[in-house]
Amino acid sequence: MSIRLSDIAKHYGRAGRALEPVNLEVAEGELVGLLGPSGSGKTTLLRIIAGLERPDRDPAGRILFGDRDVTDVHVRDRRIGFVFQHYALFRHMTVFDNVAFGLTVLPRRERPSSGEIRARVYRLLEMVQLERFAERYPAQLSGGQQQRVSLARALALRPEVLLLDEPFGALDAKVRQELRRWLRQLHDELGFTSLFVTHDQEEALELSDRVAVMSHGRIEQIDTPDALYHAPANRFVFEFLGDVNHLEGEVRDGVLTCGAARLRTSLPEGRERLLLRPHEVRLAETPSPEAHLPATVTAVSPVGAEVRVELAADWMAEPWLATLRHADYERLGLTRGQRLFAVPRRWHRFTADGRPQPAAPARAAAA
Ligand SMILES: Nc1ncnc2c1ncn2[C@@H]1O[C@H](COP(=O)(O)OP(=O)(O)OP(=O)(O)O)[C@@H](O)[C@H]1O
Repeated sequence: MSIRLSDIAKHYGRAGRALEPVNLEVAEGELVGLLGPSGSGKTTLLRIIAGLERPDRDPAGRILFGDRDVTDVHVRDRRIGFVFQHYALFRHMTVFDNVAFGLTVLPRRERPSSGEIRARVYRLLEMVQLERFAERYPAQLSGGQQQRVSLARALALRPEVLLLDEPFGALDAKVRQELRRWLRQLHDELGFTSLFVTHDQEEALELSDRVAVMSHGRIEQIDTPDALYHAPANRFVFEFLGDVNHLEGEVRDGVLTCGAARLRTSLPEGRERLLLRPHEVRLAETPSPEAHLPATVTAVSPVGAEVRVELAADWMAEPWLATLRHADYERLGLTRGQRLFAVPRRWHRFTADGRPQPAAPARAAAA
């Protein structure tokens, strides 16, 4: 079931606009993440799609599920599955009864036979590998297991649309990772359309076919994770996804100066703000002819595929982060307190109103 929103906006009384008029299309079978800082309107958008919240009447926005206009359809008739962080299970019911609940309260003519309900519930519990726990109560399960029950319960009515609001928010990192895999697997196997809210970049990028990046009630960009990272629509998206280092200064006679930092450049004269990803910063014991960016190592984290190095200097408004290969880290013998030089491999620029300008390799594109 596809989802199509046109001109969906939301005011909360005089508190201002929670959602600017939003247009969004989610294809049938797609898994889309809504990602953005706190207060950007993610939950509001999800609740409007669910039918838990009404959109503004002006503009008169519409919500379509496939060809069906559900704008004025009650939440219970939208045939949606929900998983919310705080959408607790019924504590006095067993796991089995929790998952079966939605089926047992269907009107008689729609309700499957008790044998059928049993088969369906066990099939779902098998999918989330909890069939052994069918007779337990929620309090006897871990947080991650409880969320798997929530997932099974949401899927019991075979919804064509599944909406999830920070579904794994309250769980620790390892369990979150595991549940992401569950969700992706169930999504692919059962072929429903999913929309989920998260403020966790990694979760959104890893799980989603496409991610909608939101800020101030607007969708800044909706794209594949790869496109968002490599072709951000504006400065907000660039800065929101991944770490960014800033070099801001005055360009004169082909040199950008910022305190003790100097970078040769062919940029036009005037104020410039360059943005660099951590992997675009090389570290060296001596400055290059093109770049003189002295810095001190303040922290080193060698855990993972790359080594993360934090740098400080008077000319930096905020500490820089550089990522190095382990071989380079060992060659430089990096330790905290060490003084060295940052050498940009390339950098990015945006116009005053935030549009991207072509990324440029630094003049001394040293390896
Ligand atoms: N019931 C409400 N009454 C008044 N203002 C509200 C209400 N619900 C949300 N808002 C406001 O609407 C804006 C968007 O809120 P929303 O909860 O959609 O953001 P969010 O992106 O989901 O944030 P978070 O990640 O913190 O949950 C915020 O400024 C919020 O304060």
